[in-house]
Amino acid sequence: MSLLKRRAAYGALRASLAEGFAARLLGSGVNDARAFSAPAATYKPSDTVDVEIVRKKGIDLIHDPLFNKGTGFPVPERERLELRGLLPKKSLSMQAQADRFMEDYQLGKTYIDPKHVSDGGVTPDHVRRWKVLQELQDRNETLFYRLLLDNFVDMAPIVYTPTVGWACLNFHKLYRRPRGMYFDATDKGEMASMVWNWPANDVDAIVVTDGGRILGLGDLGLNGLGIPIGKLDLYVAAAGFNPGRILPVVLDVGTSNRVLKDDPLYLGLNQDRMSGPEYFEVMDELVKALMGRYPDAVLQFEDFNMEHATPLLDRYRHHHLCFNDDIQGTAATAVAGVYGALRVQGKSNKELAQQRIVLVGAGSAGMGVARMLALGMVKQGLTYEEATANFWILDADGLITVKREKQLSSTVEPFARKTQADVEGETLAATVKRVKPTVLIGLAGAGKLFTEEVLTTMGEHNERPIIMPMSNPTHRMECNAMEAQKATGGRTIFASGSPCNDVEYEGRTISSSQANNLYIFPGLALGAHLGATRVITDEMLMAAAEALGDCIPEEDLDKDIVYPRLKDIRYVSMIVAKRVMKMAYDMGHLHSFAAKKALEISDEELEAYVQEHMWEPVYKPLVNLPVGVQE
Ligand SMILES: NC(=O)C1=CN([C@@H]2O[C@H](COP(=O)(O)OP(=O)(O)OC[C@H]3O[C@@H](n4cnc5c(N)ncnc54)[C@H](OP(=O)(O)O)[C@@H]3O)[C@@H](O)[C@H]2O)C=CC1
Ligand SMILES: CC(=O)C(=O)O
Ligand SMILES: [Mg+2]
Repeated sequence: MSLLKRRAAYGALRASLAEGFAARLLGSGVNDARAFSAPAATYKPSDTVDVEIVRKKGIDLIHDPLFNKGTGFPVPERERLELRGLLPKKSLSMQAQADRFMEDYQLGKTYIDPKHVSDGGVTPDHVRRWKVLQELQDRNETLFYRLLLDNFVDMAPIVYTPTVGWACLNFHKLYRRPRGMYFDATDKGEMASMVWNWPANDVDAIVVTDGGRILGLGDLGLNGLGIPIGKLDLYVAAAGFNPGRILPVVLDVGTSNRVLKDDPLYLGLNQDRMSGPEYFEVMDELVKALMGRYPDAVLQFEDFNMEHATPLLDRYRHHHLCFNDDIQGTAATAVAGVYGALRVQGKSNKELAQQRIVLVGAGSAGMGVARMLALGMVKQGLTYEEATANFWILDADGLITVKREKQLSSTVEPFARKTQADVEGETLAATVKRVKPTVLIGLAGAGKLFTEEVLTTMGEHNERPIIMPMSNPTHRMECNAMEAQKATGGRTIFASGSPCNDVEYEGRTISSSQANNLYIFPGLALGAHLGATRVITDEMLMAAAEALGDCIPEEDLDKDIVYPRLKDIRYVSMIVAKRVMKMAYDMGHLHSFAAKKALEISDEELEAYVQEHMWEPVYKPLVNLPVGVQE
């Protein structure tokens, strides 16, 4: 036996004896009293295996290229080396890892669907940029965030929608280095201990998904983790959260996605998606584990399917500082956009109450938006019932009325049409013709629902139609900017979920805005975190929406722009955070003493307080040197 192997064997023996001793001291019951008095194990060279001695554990081990095995760590090593939760559960053989790598090496595959490229979706160049940015993030987060912040307009579509949608679809093929935490249904009973494998002692923001409905791409199971990662990139860049204090999380409860389940490289559980009481038990355990270790963190729920999104929000919102971005962040975003569009038309917020709104997609996002717009109308003087009468909501079965045979959810029910209910199931084109809406919103994730006929009708009945195809990513949007402008003679006030370029139409440039919750969730979470608000109320969301609308400069309104410029995202997030804190204060929810003090001094003081707490991507001294030497 070589000297090296002998040393390794001896090291392993010593380690296992030490472990046994530690276990006895801790009273774990692993070793009983006899083990104490038993003679030490005899050293038998023939029994030894070729063990590498590694002193690192957890994330330090994963980040050490000499010892890291990525998805190749076997289960016992994961247990002993504190890796649980830091990697997807499935162990891959070295051969499988090599095959995955060779596919990239030899073929340089981009896994792009050419159909989507032609419609302004993800291109090979997006993919190249995504990979380059990913590598930088793994090497140097400060520089990564410096660049993301300084080039937000250019890079947000790479780390976020639409490219993040592509990254999620292909997460299992692209998987290189873990980021965030991985829990699954088989971890039941162990989540509270697993969460301690996360290296940070303090976490300010957690984004969790179960991959149930990722953008408009459906159930992507464990692959959905790409979304919490992308959202938290924006927490840092857009709102100045500290990148060392954020935590992306996926809870894998299986998937209904057959393509993924059949793919040998898929890293998630190969079982059908869980539902019912069993699902809530697992989710409860995860939430308790996360909030148990990080009780002050803001918890954002992201991209849950319709069956779970609202029930989960209702279940936790009164106990933890949490919100559902798709329901609440999107709602505040849409309200701000409609207010912005009214201002473009020279109207005040008051006129919200006069709008006729057709909304396609009666899911989490759609119903969150409808409810918040209705609450906005209530603020302008209507009763809630009067407000709901201004909406026509459609799902895959057409217009929803009280005559719908299927049981309606509690979020949809108040919006089911009561008058003219004989048109139950009416098509979008027919509803738009009949109702002559002033505002058309799409949140169905089903692609081109705003056909030429629908758009032309919007143009016929409105001097300035407000058209918001808010679904993501690009190829799931209800229409693009050019289609809307062409069909309406360039008169549309346009805002889409994923970015659309401005349109050149009949010799003039027509602006496109982006109606995406990225304008709300970073600032909302920042305000809630800095103010230690403990809850996020409807009033705080409405304050966020109004703050967002107020950030649009007058000269941009003149150019039909209905959201602030993305280059100003840090300023926007600061203003949103400030207004959220002020509303929390008014409602008795501002529990941070320092924030309260700043707020009571002046608006400027509160602004300064928020700004001071926003992390800046600059190199900070890591050793104490005399002043001037660092430079
Ligand atoms: N811009 C933004 O900031 C945001 C955009 N979104 C986008 O909104 C979309 C929906 O998200 P979410 O509400 O969470 O999803 P859900 O799955 O909860 O809801 C989808 C809804 O769309 C309906 N729908 C599906 N196909 C059609 C169709 N062909 N015609 C009419 N309605 C249809 C569904 O009806 P049925 O139940 O009958 O199938 C359901 O009511 C996604 O694309 C997502 O990316 C979400 C959040 C934020
Ligand atoms: C933007 C977003 O949250 C979504 O499309 O789901
Ligand atoms: Mg979402």
